[in-house]
Amino acid sequence: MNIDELFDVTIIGGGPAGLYSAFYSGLREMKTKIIEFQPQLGGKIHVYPEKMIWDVGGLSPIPGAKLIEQLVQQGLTFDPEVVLNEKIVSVSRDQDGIFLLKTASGVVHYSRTVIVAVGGGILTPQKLDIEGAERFEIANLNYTVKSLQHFKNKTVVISGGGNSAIDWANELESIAKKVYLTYRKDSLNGHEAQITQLMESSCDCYFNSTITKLIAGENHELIQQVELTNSETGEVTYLEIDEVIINHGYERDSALLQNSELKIEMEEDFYVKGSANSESSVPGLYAAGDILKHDGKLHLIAGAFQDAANAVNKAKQFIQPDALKYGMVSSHNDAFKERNRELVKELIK
Ligand SMILES: Cc1cc2nc3c(=O)[nH]c(=O)nc-3n(C[C@H](O)[C@H](O)[C@H](O)COP(=O)(O)OP(=O)(O)OC[C@H]3O[C@@H](n4cnc5c(N)ncnc54)[C@H](O)[C@@H]3O)c2cc1C
Repeated sequence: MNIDELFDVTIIGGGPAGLYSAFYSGLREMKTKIIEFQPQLGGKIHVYPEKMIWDVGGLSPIPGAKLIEQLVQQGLTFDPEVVLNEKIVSVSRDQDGIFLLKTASGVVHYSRTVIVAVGGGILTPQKLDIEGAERFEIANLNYTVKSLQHFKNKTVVISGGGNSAIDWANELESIAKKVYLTYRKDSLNGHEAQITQLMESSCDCYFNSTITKLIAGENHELIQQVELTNSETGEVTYLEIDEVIINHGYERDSALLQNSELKIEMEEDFYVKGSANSESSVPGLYAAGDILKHDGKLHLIAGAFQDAANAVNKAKQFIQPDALKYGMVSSHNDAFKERNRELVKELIK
């Protein structure tokens, strides 16, 4: 290992927890790297870019995509190294205590400390179990709603009965020409108020029903009809549609912690069992965000920020035991002197 390759803090995952960790780690003057599996930073918020987020302290309601933009801007304030499209598959330690983070492509990253900010693991939507369905994914078979505008004045069928499916149905109901919802069970599985809203809307719901066939139009490129089969009655229904949205949940790849040589204590076989200060059972390895579990854990973006600052402060003291326990508040932190000058100039222009 070349010394240039050694980082003080390496953060696995570039969601809200990872990005705020990167910001705070820069604030505490540590050489920082973020490694993210996806081709972009932002984490799970990419699942709901157009949903309004109300519960991040100090922010007026903000769409997911805008929050990602701001989180990324803040996360990159101190120019951390960012590695995208790389999945960390194991974490180990050499004889000098340096962490070795191995990627799926065989590259090894070296770090004095690690912050695990992998959220719910790598999320992949559960695909529709119909042969050949994947060929419509570039056309009108959707696994997420990236843009509500895309569905404007269209006839849409949504398959799924959980909170996200119900939520999308409610949101699209006023935008689309017609919304159908089909669910394999006999009742929906979401928040009561959302179910009531849906049942009182113009959306037609088919219960005990699944999509059994996708029928293409003449050009063979777009799905034109879906066949629904009722598992109770055997009745078959055909719906003429423009777009299909599948929301059957996510598969989560959480192999990282299980595969690692280090004995990281876990909870429910998935979460890092941590302290309220974001420490794990492995000294020098911390966790932040949805992956962390302790009694006071708050599973919100706001909670991820606190975990991140705690993890960074602990990492700082791990590397430099005589360092201050906490970073100085930003309003009179020297790290921002230069930038503040620029900002003040802008303000009084
Ligand atoms: C539909 C929906 C709506 C929500 N609304 C709100 C809301 O209004 N307010 C709120 O506070 N919270 C909300 N949440 C929850 C919020 O999104 C999460 O709490 C937050 O994203 C957690 O951040 P995180 O950084 O811990 O994890 P994530 O955002 O999940 O980010 C983890 C990142 O780690 C990456 N990763 C995972 N494994 C690896 C690996 N092995 N190698 C490299 N990278 C890896 C992933 O690709 C991902 O980008 C909502 C969630 C959903 C699904």
